[in-house]
Amino acid sequence: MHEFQGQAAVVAHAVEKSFGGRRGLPQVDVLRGVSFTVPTGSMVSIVGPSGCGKSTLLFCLAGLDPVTAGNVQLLGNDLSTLRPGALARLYRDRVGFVFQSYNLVSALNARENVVLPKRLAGHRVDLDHADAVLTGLGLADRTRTGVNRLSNGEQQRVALARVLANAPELVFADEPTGALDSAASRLVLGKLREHANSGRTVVMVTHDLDAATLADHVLVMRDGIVTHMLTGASSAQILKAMEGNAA
Ligand SMILES: Nc1ncnc2c1ncn2[C@@H]1O[C@H](COP(=O)(O)OP(=O)(O)OP(=O)(O)O)[C@@H](O)[C@H]1O
Repeated sequence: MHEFQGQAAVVAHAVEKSFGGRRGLPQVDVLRGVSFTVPTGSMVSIVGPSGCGKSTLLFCLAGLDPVTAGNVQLLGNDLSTLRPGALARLYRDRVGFVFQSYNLVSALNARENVVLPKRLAGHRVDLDHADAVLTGLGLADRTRTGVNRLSNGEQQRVALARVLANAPELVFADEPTGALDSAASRLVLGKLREHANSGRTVVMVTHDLDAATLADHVLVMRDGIVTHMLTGASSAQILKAMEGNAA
C-alpha cells in the first residue's frame, strides 16, 4: 500500500516526527509512521483535518525539519546524510517551498522579491521574466508595489511567483490558496498544475477539496498517519475517505 508507480521525486519511509519530550516538556507524536512515494512529474495533494500533521509532514519531506525516525529521500538525496550546504544548493537550484506565511521581504517590491533568490545567489536577474510570472498570477499592476502594501492574497501570489520564477524540479506548497478568492485560487492552481504538466513535481497541502482534486494523487491523513492514497479522486471520494476517518 501507499506506493505509486514511476520514478520518485520524494520517498518517505516510516517517517515519524515528535516534538517536546525534553526538559520536562510533554512529548507530542505528530507523525506516526508515514510511507509513500511521489513520482516525478506528478502533483500530489495532502489533505486531512486541522492538526493531523499536514504541514509537519511537508516540512519533513522538504528537509526543513528533521524527522525523529524513518527516512526521506529528496530528488535522490538521503536527507539524513545530506550536509546543510548541499540542502541549500538543492533549494537554490532544484527545489522551491511556498510557505503558508509567505516569508517575503517587506522592504522590497513584488518583482524584487521574485528575483531575490537569484540576486542572493549572485546570478543574473531578469526583471521582465519576474513581471511575466507575476502577471500570470494576476498581479500585472502590482509588480512595482512594496509587498507591505499588498493584500494577503496578493502577497501569497508573490510568494508563489518567487518559487515558480526559478522553475524548480520540485515545488512544495503549504496552503497556497489559503488567502485567495476563487478566481485567484483558480489562477494559482492552474499554474501549479501547469508546473506538474511540464514534467516537474508539486506537493501541496490544502484544506480545499476541489483544489485537491487537481492533483494526480491525494494523500488523506488522520492523526499523523496516511490512511488513504487516492488517484484521480473526485472531491466526493476525498470527502468520503475523510468522513470514514472521522467515523
Ligand atoms: N514546533 C512544534 N512544537 C510542538 N507541537 C507542534 C509543533 N509544530 C506542530 N506541532 C503540533 O503538531 C500538530 C500538527 O500540526 P500541523 O501544523 O502539522 O497540522 P496541520 O494538519 O498542518 O494543521 P492545519 O490544517 O491546522 O494547518 C499540532 O497538534 C501542532 O500543535
